[in-house]
Amino acid sequence: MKLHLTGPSNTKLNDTITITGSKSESNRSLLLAALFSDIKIENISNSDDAQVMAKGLKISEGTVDIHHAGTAMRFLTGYFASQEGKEVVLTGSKRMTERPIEILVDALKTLGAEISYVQDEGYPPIKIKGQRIVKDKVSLPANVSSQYISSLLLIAPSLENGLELELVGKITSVPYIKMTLALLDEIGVTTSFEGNLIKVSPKAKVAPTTLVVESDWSSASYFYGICALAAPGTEITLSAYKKESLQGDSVLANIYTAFGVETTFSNNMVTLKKTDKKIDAKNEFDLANAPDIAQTIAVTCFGLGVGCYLTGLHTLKIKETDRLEALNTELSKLGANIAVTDKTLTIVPSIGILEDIAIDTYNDHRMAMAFAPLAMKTTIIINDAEVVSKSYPDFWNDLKQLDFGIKEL
Ligand SMILES: O=C(O)C1=C[C@@H](OP(=O)(O)O)[C@@H](O)[C@H](O)C1
Ligand SMILES: C=C(OP(=O)(O)O)C(=O)O
Repeated sequence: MKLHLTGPSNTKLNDTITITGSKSESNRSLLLAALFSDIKIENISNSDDAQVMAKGLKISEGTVDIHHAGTAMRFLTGYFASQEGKEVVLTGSKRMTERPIEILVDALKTLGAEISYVQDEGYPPIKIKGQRIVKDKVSLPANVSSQYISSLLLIAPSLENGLELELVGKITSVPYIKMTLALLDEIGVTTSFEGNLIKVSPKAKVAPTTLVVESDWSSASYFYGICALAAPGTEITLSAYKKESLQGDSVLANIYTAFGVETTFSNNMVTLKKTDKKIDAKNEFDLANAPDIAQTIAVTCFGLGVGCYLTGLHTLKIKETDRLEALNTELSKLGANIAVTDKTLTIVPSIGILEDIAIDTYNDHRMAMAFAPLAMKTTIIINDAEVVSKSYPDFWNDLKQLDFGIKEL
């Protein structure tokens, strides 16, 4: 599906959008609910990734296909490795077979798991024969993906002796690890995280608990992008959000003050308001703790005609696509002056955005959604626009609600 986008005729917007639950919180909660039957979940994400996770958890033998969902791949690897009597092959999309999993597999094998590679060493698909895991100490590199660590932490309370993890190297995507620990805490599991050591105590039974998933902050980023490019006075309200979020991407509220977007919280809603603040020509952010909003921020800066220097982007090359290369290619098509390394991205201020350029999305939901706000400034085409369903199936409908013109070509 190829979509042609035009911005709303009134560039001073005022509307309220309800966004689906966080996919990160949903996929953690689903796994915990599979381990502990007394857990209920509210406001679960309607994303593809949460659906494949829920489906995967119901399977006991045969092939489990998680498509593009990185969290489902990593979390289900830990889950099946520790489920005695279950035997599955865990696989996914072509891109998933290029996303590394060796660090997690090695850690699980050290703990006594039985896992083998079906094709390429270090990558899915993998064959898992569930085991009773009694060993409780393992160390693993922490600088490639936090999902490996969260996978181990999520199963930790169900293991006979709990788990002690030693994290080696500079820890990346830290808020996602803290989110996992916070959810364990919410269900009454004892945890500690000091320095590079995480300890999780075993827990046989959990008291009846309802995990209420907050709406997705990464999805909210696209409305921050729209608001930043809109006329002063624009207000967009999003629900359901809270000030004390488990999601690291809530740092958006701080970051976007640089782009003239003020955030206020009330009654489980967040309101973004565009002010007439003058925006700096150069904007610098370290996104090692919030990698999923890098695309949104890069596109916002380009749309505003200002520069940026983004660092901490070392994980972007192994996500749904090589996001640094994808941003370089697609922003260049629109006329940006951009340079990338394997962990940084620089945009130099420029004037003007080319019209009616077709943006390729590389099976990456965030490529489609990050570029859409540019319709506030130009007309733009998004190729394979259905990719948004990975995390935010209602995205295009929500843009229509904001009065964007969306035409299928
Ligand atoms: O644990 C999670 O829910 C996630 C962790 C992050 O991955 P990395 O730890 O690989 O950076 C993030 O990019 C991803 O979208 C979701
Ligand atoms: C990186 C992402 O997802 P995952 O790793 O779970 O596929 C994302 O949603 O931006």
